[in-house]
Amino acid sequence: MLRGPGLSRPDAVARPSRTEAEEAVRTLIRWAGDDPAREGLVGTPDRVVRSYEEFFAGYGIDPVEILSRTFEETDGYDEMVVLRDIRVESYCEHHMVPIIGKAHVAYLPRRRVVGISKLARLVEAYGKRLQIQEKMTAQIANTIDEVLQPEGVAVVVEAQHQCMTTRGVHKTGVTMVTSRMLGAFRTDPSTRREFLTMIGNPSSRGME
Ligand SMILES: Nc1nc2c(ncn2[C@@H]2O[C@H](COP(=O)(O)OP(=O)(O)OP(=O)(O)O)[C@@H](O)[C@H]2O)c(=O)[nH]1
Ligand SMILES: [Zn+2]
Repeated sequence: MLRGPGLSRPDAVARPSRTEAEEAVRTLIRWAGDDPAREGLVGTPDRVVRSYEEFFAGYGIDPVEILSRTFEETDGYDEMVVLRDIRVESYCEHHMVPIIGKAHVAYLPRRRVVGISKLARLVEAYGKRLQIQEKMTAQIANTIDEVLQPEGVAVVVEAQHQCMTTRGVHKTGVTMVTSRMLGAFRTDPSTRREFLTMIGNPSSRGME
C-alpha cells in the first residue's frame, strides 16, 4: 500500500485518558470564569469530550484506505469526474474554532475510478482534524494523486474561518479560497477551465 508524507495518520501521540481530558475542560471552564461544579456545567466535560471525538474523528481514519477500492470496468471512461459542494467542517489549528465551507474535488481517471462517496469521505478524513486550509487542500489532492495515479487532480476549498468572525479581526462574509491542481489540471489550461466552469467561479459565489 502507498504511504507518502501526510497520507496516513500522524505519528501516534501519547493520548491522555478520558478523565484527564475531562479535567482539562473543567480547567478551561474555571479559566472562563465559571464554576464547573454548578448544576448546568457538571455534565459539560463529558459532552465536550464526546464532541471532540466527533470533531477530530479524522485522526482515526486512514485516508489511503478510503481510496483503496477502485473499479476498472468503466468502458474506457476518461472524462473528468467532479464532486462539487462537499460540505467541509474543519477546525483551525491556531484557535481550535470551526472552519466551515465547501470542497470541490475532480480527477481525470486513468483506467480506474473510485466510488464517488470516497471522495467525500476523504474530505471528511482531513477535515476532521486541526488544520490550516492550505494544508487540507493539498492533502486531499496529494492523496488522490498518489493512490489513484490519475491523469490529473483538482481540489478547490472555499471556507469561512470562525477565528476571523467570532474573535480577532471580526470580519464576517469573508471566504478563503484555496486550490491545488495537479497533472492535466495544472498543465492544460482548457482542462483547468472546464473544471472551474463546472464548479462555478468560487470567487463570485456566496457561501450558502
Ligand atoms: N493561512 C492560513 N491562516 C489561517 C488559517 N486559519 C487561521 N489562520 C490565521 O492564522 C493566523 C494566526 O496568527 P497569530 O498572529 O499567530 O494569531 P492571533 O494573534 O490570534 O491573530 P489574529 O487572528 O489576527 O487575532 C491568523 O492570521 C489567522 O487568521 C488558515 O487556514 N490558513
Ligand atoms: Zn484560527
